[in-house]
Amino acid sequence: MLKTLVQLLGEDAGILRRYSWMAVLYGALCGLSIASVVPVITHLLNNDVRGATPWLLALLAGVILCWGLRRHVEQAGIRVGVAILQGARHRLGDQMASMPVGWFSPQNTARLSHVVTQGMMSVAQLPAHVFTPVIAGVITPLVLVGALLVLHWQLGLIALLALPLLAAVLGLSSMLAKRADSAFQQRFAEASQRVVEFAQAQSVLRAFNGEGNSLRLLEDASLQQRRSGMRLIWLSSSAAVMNSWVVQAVFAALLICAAFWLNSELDGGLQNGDMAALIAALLLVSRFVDSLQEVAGYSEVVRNARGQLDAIEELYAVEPLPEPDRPQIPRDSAIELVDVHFRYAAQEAEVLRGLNVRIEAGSMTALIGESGSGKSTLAGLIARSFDVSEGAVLVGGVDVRQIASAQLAGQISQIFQSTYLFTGSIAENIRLGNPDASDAEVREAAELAGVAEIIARLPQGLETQVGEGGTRLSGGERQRITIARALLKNAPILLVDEATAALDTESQAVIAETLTRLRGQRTLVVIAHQLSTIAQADQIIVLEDGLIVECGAPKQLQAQQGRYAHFLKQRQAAAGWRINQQVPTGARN
Ligand SMILES: Nc1ncnc2c1ncn2[C@@H]1O[C@H](COP(=O)(O)OP(=O)(O)OP(=O)(O)O)[C@@H](O)[C@H]1O
Repeated sequence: MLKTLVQLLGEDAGILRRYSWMAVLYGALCGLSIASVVPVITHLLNNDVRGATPWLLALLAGVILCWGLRRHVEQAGIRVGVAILQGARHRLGDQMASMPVGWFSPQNTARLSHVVTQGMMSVAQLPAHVFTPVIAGVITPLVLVGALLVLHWQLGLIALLALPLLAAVLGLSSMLAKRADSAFQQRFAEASQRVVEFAQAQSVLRAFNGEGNSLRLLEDASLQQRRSGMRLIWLSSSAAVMNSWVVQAVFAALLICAAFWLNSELDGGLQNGDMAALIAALLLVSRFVDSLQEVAGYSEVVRNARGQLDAIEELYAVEPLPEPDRPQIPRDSAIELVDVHFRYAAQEAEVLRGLNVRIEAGSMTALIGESGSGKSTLAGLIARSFDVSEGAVLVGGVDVRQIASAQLAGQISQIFQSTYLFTGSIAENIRLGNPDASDAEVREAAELAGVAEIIARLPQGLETQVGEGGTRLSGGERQRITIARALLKNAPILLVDEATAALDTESQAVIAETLTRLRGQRTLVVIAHQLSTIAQADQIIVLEDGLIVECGAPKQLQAQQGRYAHFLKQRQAAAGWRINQQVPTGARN
């Protein structure tokens, strides 16, 4: 827990250390103040007011000090929370910038967004509202155990043994409740996803009168969530009861021991001093049990906080891809895969299983294959979004792991199906491709990507604000801006995830024009869905279940009458389309 907080606080970690020591000191001072009641009672019951006076003064000073220190501890806790909110997002941003691009799948991004919103807020509230009473609730009883040991060693011993017992029971109940909680969180996320899907699909569902099936999925997910919620309630309440019971059991054990003590004293004739010691011991026991009860009461909150901190810890555990000690410079823009194997996680099956292929510099390669065959994964490995599990990916004859990440990023431009624009103007978004580009170069890239038509309609032209995520533009318009961005970058390798037929046809036309224009000038690797694109390629790679099942020029593959020829027939039949193997005029310029 502390390690994650220290990571979150970075150079501000000193505030947390100071706060922790103050909280420990506060707990100890509370314990000492309570313990000083013992001599006060003992002296007063023996009619020794003079002897009691210094202890009374000490008690008073202790109470005042505790009160003052508590305020400082609270303020320090709030300072830690503020430091977390001010700096941790920035530090998480640094961590994100170092994480492999391949890590940012939709699921991981959703988890990340939960951490930086809800998680961070809960964690920031911990020091002031949870840690102070918990730290004091642990330290105060330790001091009281010491006092009890001095007063009556048997009582002290029982109190001492109660501490590890209570820790074990708290740990066990927290583990049980944590399991139920993670099951509930998972069901909750699933049910939320179903609801969002249901809302998003309303137009389709109504058009096709298909609400029944979707509603059933929604109801199933809600039922699962309800069941896991019931289990969570049952286990959490049982855990709370178990914690409370064990504290009460400790109290009972201490009382029984005190009763035996009283009995033995009665047998020998009860003295005033014994009576005073017994009353003082009972007072210590009651304060000891109160503190334990307070810690037990916070166990649920601490467990929830642990969950949030675990999620943050997971983010910090993601290792950046290693940078080479002696970076090498790629010779050209050729790409080669040498016996490439890849799996997303150690326990998962391989999604690429021994790929060998060479993509010549300046050539155009189309990747085709069924959904899930591994096309995007292959493209991601070329850009080193993640590292291969076995084998090597070479760019310009150099293993991508031996190329400095900035150098490799400079070699590769990418056009994705999903587009993202940053808040700012159209020009600023295009300029991201090359921050040093002149206005004329930005305008030229905009022209080439078909952005000129968009800006002609907008009164502020290139300076028009796109809105957060580009929400003021249509999907096709956003895509063209990202194409302009990629063109402005002017990298020797261009990876393109071509739009499927269902997506914006105008953007597809711009991508097709871009490919035609760049053909022969850049190394083009296209996850191709359009027959016209595939026909332009110098080389086609057919992927099936993580294997290259065919590779060669379009004509050569067509003649083989294999997978590609079959794929062509299917697509032509579906589209009523005849493929023209002639390269379009102007394609090679
Ligand atoms: N982040 C990920 N974590 C785990 N498995 C993944 C991840 N991304 C993809 N996969 C799996 O890897 C396999 C190959 O996926 P990939 O996206 O490369 O295929 P694809 O051919 O590009 O599919 P599509 O055409 O649908 O985009 C699939 O089985 C997919 O489920």
